[in-house]
Amino acid sequence: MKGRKNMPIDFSKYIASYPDFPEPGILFRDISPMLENGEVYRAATDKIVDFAKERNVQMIVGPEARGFIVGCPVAYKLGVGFSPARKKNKLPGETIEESYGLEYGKSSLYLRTNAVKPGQRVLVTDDLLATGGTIDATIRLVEKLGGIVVGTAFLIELSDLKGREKVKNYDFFTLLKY
Ligand SMILES: O=P(O)(O)OC[C@H]1O[C@H](OP(=O)(O)OP(=O)(O)O)[C@H](O)[C@@H]1O
Ligand SMILES: Nc1ncnc2[nH]cnc12
Repeated sequence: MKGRKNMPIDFSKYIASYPDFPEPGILFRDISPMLENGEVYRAATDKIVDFAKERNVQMIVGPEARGFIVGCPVAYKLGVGFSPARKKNKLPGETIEESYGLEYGKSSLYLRTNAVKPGQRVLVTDDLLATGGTIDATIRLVEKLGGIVVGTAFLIELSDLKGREKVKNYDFFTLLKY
């Protein structure tokens, strides 16, 4: 996808970096500047749409909160559903749970038991891959329901944290690598 004047977009210019946020020792990579620029947000989304089209994606699942920002516009463009994997006490009705460790902290994710049908081809999206705990939990939720994870897609991969190990058995897309 080309930007204004047909120049390729340098997506890295739209990621802000904040040392020691939310706690000392973490270099926080913030996608907000990318989201705040309509042309860049759309171009980034279109890259994931292309990845998804090649894999005949039928459903998208993304973890709270930033996985929604990445997955929903892709679902809209493809005309497929999106189901949110949410944190504790957010989803009513019958749900399944998976817990996971984070670069900072520990948490659980929940998915509606009707979110994914057995055999459905699912794309899992998030803004950023760090240790891989979040995406691993999301994949486990989808697979528990019988979904087939045909791809994982991110805007950012933090390679030092080795999250790729957790998704090595799945097709992978990332827009940027740090
Ligand atoms: O690969 P991991 O080590 O699991 O880390 C990546 C996850 O951490 C962040 O979410 P966070 O849990 O901070 O929640 P938020 O999106 O609600 O801010 C980020 O948006 C990813 O979901
Ligand atoms: N370094 C980081 N920057 C932004 N989001 C994150 N989620 C986990 N680690 C992160």
